[in-house]
Amino acid sequence: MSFSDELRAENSGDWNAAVGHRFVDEIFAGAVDPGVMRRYLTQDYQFVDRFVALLGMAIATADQFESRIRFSQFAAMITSDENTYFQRAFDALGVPAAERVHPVITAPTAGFQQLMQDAAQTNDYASCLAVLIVAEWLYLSWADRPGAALPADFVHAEWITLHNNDGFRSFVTWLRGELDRIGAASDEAGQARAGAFFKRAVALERAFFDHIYD
Ligand SMILES: Cc1ncc(CN)c(N)n1
Repeated sequence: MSFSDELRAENSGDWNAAVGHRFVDEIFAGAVDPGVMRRYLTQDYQFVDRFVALLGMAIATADQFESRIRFSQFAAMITSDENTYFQRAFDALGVPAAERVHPVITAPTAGFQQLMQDAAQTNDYASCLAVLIVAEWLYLSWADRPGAALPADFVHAEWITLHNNDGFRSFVTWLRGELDRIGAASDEAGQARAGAFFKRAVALERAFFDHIYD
């Protein structure tokens, strides 16, 4: 079993709970309550801010130029297509400027911010990768429903297509290969450290979906 598959299997409880979450069924049905969607997107925008900072750390700590190029291209997508999606969705949901920029930060969002800062501060490529891969692989896993119809409202539909398009799929495939390559070259302590970051990230993904319904 590859290192990435092993880590996913070790965390299958939280992983499967997140991928099969009520939010996922509701977004495919176009039936997420607007208040829930608004809470989700305002918190997620704070997640994305720190996520881009962690991408910067992955660019800095990667062991080869080819990897830096991949991450840079992905950062360009997040800061263009994904960022404008957030702005258009906030407009559609009537989210005022203050809530877009400085919402009250919830516990799972704060947990993610801390996790991403901790991973960045290790200066360790495998640890940065472990957090990034959970965020993108887990999202591809819930969004990839071959043949499923898209909901009519762009707020729902585009959040799905941002996470199941061919470019995203190929980035996740590359990320998994990257973690497998770096994991194979790491000693036991290095693998355990990356594994601990992976575990924290999967638990937070589940908590993040859960808490928007509180
Ligand atoms: C909490 C969370 N996890 C993952 C993703 C996917 N980029 C996201 N937008 N938000």
